[in-house]
Amino acid sequence: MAVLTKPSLEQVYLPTPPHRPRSYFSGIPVVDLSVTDSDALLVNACEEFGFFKVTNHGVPKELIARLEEEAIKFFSLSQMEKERYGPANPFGYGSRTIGGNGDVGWLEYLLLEINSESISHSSLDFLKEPRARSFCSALNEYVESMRKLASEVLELMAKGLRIEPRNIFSKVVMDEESDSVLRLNHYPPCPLLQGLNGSMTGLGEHTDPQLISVLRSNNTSGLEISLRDGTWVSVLPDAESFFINVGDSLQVLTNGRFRSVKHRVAANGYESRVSMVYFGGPPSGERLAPLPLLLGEGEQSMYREFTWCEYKRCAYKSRLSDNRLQQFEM
Ligand SMILES: C=C1C[C@]23C[C@@]1(O)CC[C@H]2[C@@]12CC[C@H](O)[C@@](C)(C(=O)O1)[C@H]2[C@@H]3C(=O)O
Ligand SMILES: O=C(O)CCC(=O)C(=O)O
Ligand SMILES: [Fe+2]
Repeated sequence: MAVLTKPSLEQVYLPTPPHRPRSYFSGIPVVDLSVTDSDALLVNACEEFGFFKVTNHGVPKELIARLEEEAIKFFSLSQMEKERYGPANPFGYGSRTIGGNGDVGWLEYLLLEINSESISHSSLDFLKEPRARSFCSALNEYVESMRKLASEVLELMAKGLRIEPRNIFSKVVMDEESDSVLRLNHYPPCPLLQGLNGSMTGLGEHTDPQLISVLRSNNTSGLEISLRDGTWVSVLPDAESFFINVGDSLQVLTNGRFRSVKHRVAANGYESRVSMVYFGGPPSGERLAPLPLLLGEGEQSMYREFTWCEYKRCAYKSRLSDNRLQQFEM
């Protein structure tokens, strides 16, 4: 298993809860996609938490395992070799820094751009090399199944909200021009945490910018979400399921009815965490504003209209924990 070389403690030693959660939150909603009336449960989950787990998702186990194996193979290359494919700007290989505005964490990652249904090779030069053939095919198949899963879930959300057309949200991420991203994260075990009661931030608190994020991780803990009252709770990992969260764009489309959930990852002293996240985003020129269909009688729009491109320009100037929607509030 890959371990980061030369840890720089001054940079990443941040006050967060202990690395081994004392307990896991038992209230995470579980949506079984094989059950026909899961839409109401899903809407409740988006309103209350902005976060839920899906089971019976139909994504083949073998495909998930193949991509995870390829990601681990990449992260196991020497640090010097990996650095040839970075720093992430925003795409490529990143290690210990997130974005360009001073955020740091105990992780390394690959941030890959998705171009009309497949991974853009220009987001990571490694993918142009003959040795990356099996990595590319796993990535493309995985992205295809994530698009389908995200679209299915977004259609269930529209059904649960009783709005038509059913593809009102899903068409945004299924668009050929949609600006979606795949992120492969590796949080190496941190030897400096072993036996101590301290902890480190793997990935600091943030909300995701897009409409929907579909996350799969191995069985190592670390993910935490913030509840309505601001309490942070740990999510029990489940490698067989997907965790889905509402992003800022969907919070806007639903006029704040769905919650873009704050989340973060705590580094583990003992085991590697590997996560793979698909972020379903809108096309660059897409106009984002609360859907009139969802505004009740006399209800005011909470956000002014803006384009995804405008949001992104501001987002890339922001820190991870910033509230990126504030500037669009009315
Ligand atoms: C600090 C940053 C990293 C981020 C871009 C940003 O300027 C603010 C949003 C960050 C985030 C969070 C969710 C995803 O992991 C991500 C890929 C995204 O779309 O927005 C990251 C961005 C990143 O790592 O570049
Ligand atoms: O690794 C995880 O579990 C969460 C990752 C995440 O929130 C992100 O990449 O935006
Ligand atoms: Fe996230």
